Formats: sequence, structure tokens, C-alpha cells
Amino acid sequence: MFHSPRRLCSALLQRDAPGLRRLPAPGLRRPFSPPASAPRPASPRLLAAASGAARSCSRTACSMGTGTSRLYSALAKTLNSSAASQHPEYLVSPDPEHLEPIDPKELLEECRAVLHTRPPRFQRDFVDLRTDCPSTHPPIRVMQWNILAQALGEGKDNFVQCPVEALKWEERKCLILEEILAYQPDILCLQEVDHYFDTFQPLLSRLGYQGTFFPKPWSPCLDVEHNNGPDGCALFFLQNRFKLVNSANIRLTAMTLKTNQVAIAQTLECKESGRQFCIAVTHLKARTGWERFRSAQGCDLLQNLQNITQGAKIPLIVCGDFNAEPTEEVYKHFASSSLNLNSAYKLLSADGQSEPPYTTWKIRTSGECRHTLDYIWYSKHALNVRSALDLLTEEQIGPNRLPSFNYPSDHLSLVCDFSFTEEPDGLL
Ligand SMILES: NC(=O)C1=CN([C@@H]2O[C@H](COP(=O)(O)OP(=O)(O)OC[C@H]3O[C@@H](n4cnc5c(N)ncnc54)[C@H](OP(=O)(O)O)[C@@H]3O)[C@@H](O)[C@H]2O)C=CC1
Ligand SMILES: [Mg+2]
Repeated sequence: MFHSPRRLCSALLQRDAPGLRRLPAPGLRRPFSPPASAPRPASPRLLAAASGAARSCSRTACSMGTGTSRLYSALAKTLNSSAASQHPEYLVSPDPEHLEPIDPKELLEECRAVLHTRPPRFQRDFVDLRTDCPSTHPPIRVMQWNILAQALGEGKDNFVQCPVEALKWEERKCLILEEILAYQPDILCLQEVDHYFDTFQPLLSRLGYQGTFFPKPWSPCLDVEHNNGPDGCALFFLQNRFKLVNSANIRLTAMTLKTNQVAIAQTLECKESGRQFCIAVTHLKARTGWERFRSAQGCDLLQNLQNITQGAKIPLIVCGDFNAEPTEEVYKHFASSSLNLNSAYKLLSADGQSEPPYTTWKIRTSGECRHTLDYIWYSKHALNVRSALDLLTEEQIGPNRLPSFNYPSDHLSLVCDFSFTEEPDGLL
């Protein structure tokens, strides 16, 4: 949850309400059209400020929309430490105006104003999964989300039932921000981010997050005309809750070969409890026919995480779009790893053993694609899942599936509240 100076209080923060099994999600229902008496400014201030940052960015180093653009070269430079030490101006010296904290309520209102012609936001509830384990510290809320790269959504994904107007970035970004603002994660793990430097980094940093971005080496976004640079994974955490202890950008290998898929793994220390844990985000290779490749990438990631967690001594949370159903080998590697991981969303099922029926649902030229591909894995010996955000129902998703005017991505966000088990067991 946000702990900014101008902290957002009230109904937006309904967590752990005692005695409730289902917790109502924040009351963010948008009017379908704006009240005639209260017209909204066409160019909201905070969102405009983010575009301003992008404009100043393009003045300095990273012009947009030139195919395999200068932005990509600039980003690639940030991947090796010698280049990073040259401190490109647009990365390390943002205009101080853009560092001013944002009131999340104000940003939310601006998003709503932009979205005033769209249908109301879907209602999703948190399911209380509390075990008997008491916790003295506030839970750690983690959001996993493949937000759909703008270039892929408009240029490659072939969502045949999604109107092109529903994909317009200026509105879709507000739907994405609204979802983040609604659930207020302490840690945000994103895939398919192709608007890091011009949108998410400037806005989320002003909401108190520290962000890291690791682009795919050969992002398919770069093949799309008027792209905004490569897509990649991004990891954000709230700076007033956590201290960064260690950070690793990992280019995944498969059978010793470097691949186009990446992960970020960070060790964080909780400021309240002093406890450390590792959080990782990844996006594995997509498509059928690539199951063995994904499996090899998963093994490489697990090996990296073994090292980073010192052989499971440090509790671990791994978020990702694994592009793999639970029947796939890579899922089985994670479920049976010596890291002792469980998949949090299984806890929503009646027996606690089944993954949800879908985390992505779309219609392509090839037909309907309904799959469970996204997961939040956690160290079951060291962490408890206190609650998890329920998925959208089939009725909410609607006959044209995702993305849509109501929901900005073809993947659903997953959100969990974690707490540490009070007594670390023998594995720690
Ligand atoms: N310039 C160069 O020299 C090179 C360029 N490339 C580019 O990279 C691409 C491959 O990159 P790679 O990372 O392996 O890509 P992936 O196969 O992992 O897929 C990339 C994206 O496509 C989406 N996707 C999945 N299934 C489909 C589908 N059926 N139709 C459309 N989109 C889909 C995925 O979304 P989700 O995860 O949500 O399913 C994913 O984000 C190549 O097509 C090429 O464009 C690659 C190598 C070299
Ligand atoms: Mg995709």
C-alpha cells in the first residue's frame, strides 16, 4: 500500500477487514459518462507531466518511433555497468518537477477523467485465505501482470474481436494505471512493458516506487512500425517499505544458449520487520512447440534463484508470465524445486491444489485462446498467502474476451498479500 506523504486513506485501502471472507475491492466504479456540470480538462496535469518527461527524454537521447530506434540503443547501453556509469542525462537527472510526489487520488481522478466514455471498471474481490498464523507486520502486497505491450497489441497480437479504439495508448495506459492504483501493490511485477521510460517510471517513482527495467534483447516490438522501443520486464517496489539489498538482471539461457527472454531478481529488506526476501519477475518464451525451450529457461531461472537465495535460505517470490499451462514441464520444475515453492493462486481453489481455469483469454485469427499461464510462486516454508484477488468471471470478461474497453490487457492481474511465517522453520 502507498505510504506517500499525502497518504491515500479510506475505502481504497480495504485490506484485512476482520470477519469477512470476501473483501470488496476498492470502490472505483466510474461513471459511464461525465456529469454535464463538471467537465474535465482535456489534458490532465499529472498524465501530461509524464508525457512531458517523455518529450524531454526525446529531446536528449531517445527519440521514438524509428523502428530499431535510438531508444533501443540507449536502453541497451544501460544494460552493462560501464555504460551505466556514464550516467545518461535522461536516466539520472530528471527534471526535479517530475520527482514531486503525486497524490494517488489525484492521479486516479485524472485517469477516470480520461476514461469517462468507457464502461465501468470490473469489480474483483479479495478472497481471505488467512491461516491461523498471526502476523505482527503489515502484509506485503504483490501484483503480477502482463500489461500487453502497446506495439504488440496494435501490431502483432491479432486480437480480432478487440476494437482498435480500445487499444489507444492514451486511454489504455489510464486503465493500466487505474488497476495499479486500485490495488496499491507494495511490489509490482510487469511483463510486456514498452512504455517504461515515458510513462511507468516517471509516474510510479512519484508514487514512491523504485523501478528497474530489463528489456528483451530482440523485442518483437521493434519490428512494429512506430514502436516505442523494446518491451521487457519491470519490477517496482515501494521505497518506504523496502530497502534494495541486491539486484540482478538475468538473460535466460536454454541449453547453454542465450535466449531472448529475461528476468529481474532483487533481494529486498522489509523496513518494518528487518526480514529479507527475494522477488523475481520473468516472461518466458511464448507459443506452442517451444515447451522444451521454456522448460530449459525455467531450469536456468531456478538455478539463478538457488544462488541468489543461497539455497532457499532467503524467502522467495517469483512472478511471471510463464507461457505454460500447469501440465507443462516448466511448471512441474517449479512445483518440485528444492526451493520449496507453491503457486499462490492454487489457494483459491476448493482443494488448494488446482490452478485457476484461466489467467488469459483472447480471440485471435486462430480462434479462442483461454489459458492459465501466469503465476505467483512463493516459498511455502517462509511465507503465508493471506489473501488473493479473485479473477474476472466469464460474464465480466464478455463474449469478445480481452483486451476490451473495460480491461487493458489480454492477461489478468494477479494480486496476493503475503506475510512471513513468524518462526522460520528448519529450512531457513
Ligand atoms: N531483429 C532480429 O534480429 C530478431 C528479432 N526477433 C523478433 O523477436 C520475435 C520473437 O521473439 P520472442 O521473444 O521469441 O517472442 P515470443 O514467441 O516469446 O512472443 C513474443 C510476444 O508475442 C506474443 N504472442 C504469443 N503468441 C502469439 C501469437 N500466436 N500471435 C501473436 N503474438 C503472440 C507473446 O505474448 P504472450 O506472452 O502474452 O503470449 C509475446 O509477448 C520474432 O518474431 C522477431 O520479431 C527475434 C530474434 C532476432
Ligand atoms: Mg502478449
